[in-house]
Amino acid sequence: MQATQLLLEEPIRLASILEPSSPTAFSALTKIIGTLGPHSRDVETIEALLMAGMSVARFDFSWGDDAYHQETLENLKKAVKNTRRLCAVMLDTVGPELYVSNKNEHAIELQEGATLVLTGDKSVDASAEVLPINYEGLATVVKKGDTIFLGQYLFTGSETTSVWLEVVEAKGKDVVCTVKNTATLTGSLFTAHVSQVRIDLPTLSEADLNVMATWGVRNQVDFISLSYTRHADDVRACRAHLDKLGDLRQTQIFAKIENYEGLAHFDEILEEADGIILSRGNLGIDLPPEKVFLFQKVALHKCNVAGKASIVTRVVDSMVDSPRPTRAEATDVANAVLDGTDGIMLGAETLRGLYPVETITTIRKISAEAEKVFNQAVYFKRTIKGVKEPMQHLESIASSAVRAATKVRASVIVVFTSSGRCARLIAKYRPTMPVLCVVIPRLTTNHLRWSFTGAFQARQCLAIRGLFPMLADPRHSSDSASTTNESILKVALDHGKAAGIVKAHDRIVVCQKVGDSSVVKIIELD
Ligand SMILES: Nc1ncnc2c1ncn2[C@@H]1O[C@H](COP(=O)(O)OP(=O)(O)O)[C@@H](O)[C@H]1O
Ligand SMILES: C=C(OP(=O)(O)O)C(=O)O
Ligand SMILES: [K+]
Ligand SMILES: [Mg+2]
Repeated sequence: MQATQLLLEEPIRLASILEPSSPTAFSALTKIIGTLGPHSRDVETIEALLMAGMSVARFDFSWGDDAYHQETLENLKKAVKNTRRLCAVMLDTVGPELYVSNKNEHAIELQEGATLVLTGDKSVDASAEVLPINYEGLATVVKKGDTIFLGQYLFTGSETTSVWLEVVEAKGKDVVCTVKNTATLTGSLFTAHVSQVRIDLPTLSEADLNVMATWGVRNQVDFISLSYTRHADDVRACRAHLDKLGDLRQTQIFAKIENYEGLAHFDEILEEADGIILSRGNLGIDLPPEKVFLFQKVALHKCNVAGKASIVTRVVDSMVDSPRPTRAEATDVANAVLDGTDGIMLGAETLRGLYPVETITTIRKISAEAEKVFNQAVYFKRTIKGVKEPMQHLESIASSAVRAATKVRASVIVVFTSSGRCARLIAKYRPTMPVLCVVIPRLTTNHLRWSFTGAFQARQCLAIRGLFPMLADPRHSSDSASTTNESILKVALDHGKAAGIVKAHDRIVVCQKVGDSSVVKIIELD
């Protein structure tokens, strides 16, 4: 990795720090992914989340059943309709997750120094002496001295409801541990994490395969968040499954890197996946704390070079019960943006936190400020340098569009696309202005019926920094005749005007095909 500073080099006037930022919907290019749950599932709250800037909703199947998530999704659809803000849907799998269920939901008090048994016998009731875990094989994979972390589902780290255990011995189906800190476990579900130990469970469980085939197909999910991706084969297996599920062959896979094993195979995983989720909650337990920042910087750099989406998780844990983040958290969000992330994902903060809407607003405002001082010139040079020559024609066109837009100070870039490929290539160069992606539907057939592509491709732009999609009328379907292009461009610009990002006399850079050639043109509005 080159030692380049992605913060503007020119002196930033300290007084400018106090200037207020403009509050448009496009005020942040960085995308915000919110997990929906008990505190964020009624129509009104979801509307507020969308207005605040959430563009992808995540449904975590580690918790809740089909009907519960369906009800939330129906509310999301109503909110999208009412607010006219687009939102993509992400299905998050359970994967080889270890958990303890506490059916009676009574609080479990654990004392430092006490002995606690984790048992593979699921019929046992949870108590301060023994906890049933969903993995019979645990005793065969751990050894004396290993660390196990146990906490509330989506633990935030600022709670006193999680515990560290040290393995003393494994006996039959039991793992005998010493409690390392006094804690009270509350709730019905505790997630367990065994540091740097391979869990011999499939990355896609039977339940996951089933949820994709039912809930996933029914709702045409845009993204799979593939929990605990450990090998490129995990992504390939997920792809093969989706390819069999009709329209879900268009669904993108974001591999979630949440343990040491996934980190060790990062390069191969990145090659197969459409995007990467840096699952810092779990990875932050697997890695020593002093290494977490380094993983973030290296992984984001690799995603940027590959032109693939990246998402950073677990940024403002303290906002679960506080309306303001800590200064460390606020700085962390800005640094993720300066490190080049596409999006920020919220978990407990939106799912069960007291301030879901304030959380999204806070992330949007911090991201927008960081984007203002993001050193795009250095980033652009570094990115161009990283591409082997001869460059693919389309990438050359896309990077030229970004350069032209910077040089003429364009207010937006408009890109015509069907597959989304050209839009993603433009985003790769991280333009400082919004990119309006005009997604042109294309007619396809699976030999049984004809249908239009476009809806998936448009919504998938909602996870990529800087991209703002709109779906063109299918009557214009993939005909790049100049009259059609002109009328679509007019619709796009009207959309930009209505959103307040395009004004009279603005310069606009347009990337489209004219006849058989891709062209970049600069237009000046009257
Ligand atoms: N319907 C269209 N009309 C005009 N230009 C288009 C259209 N679809 C794609 N383009 C342009 O074609 C080039 C290839 O874009 P890409 O996103 O890869 O499209 P495709 O969907 O064909 O893969 C880009 O310059 C893009 O702007
Ligand atoms: C997002 C994370 O995990 P989960 O999907 O369990 O919330 C994480 O570990 O950062
Ligand atoms: K999950
Ligand atoms: Mg999880």
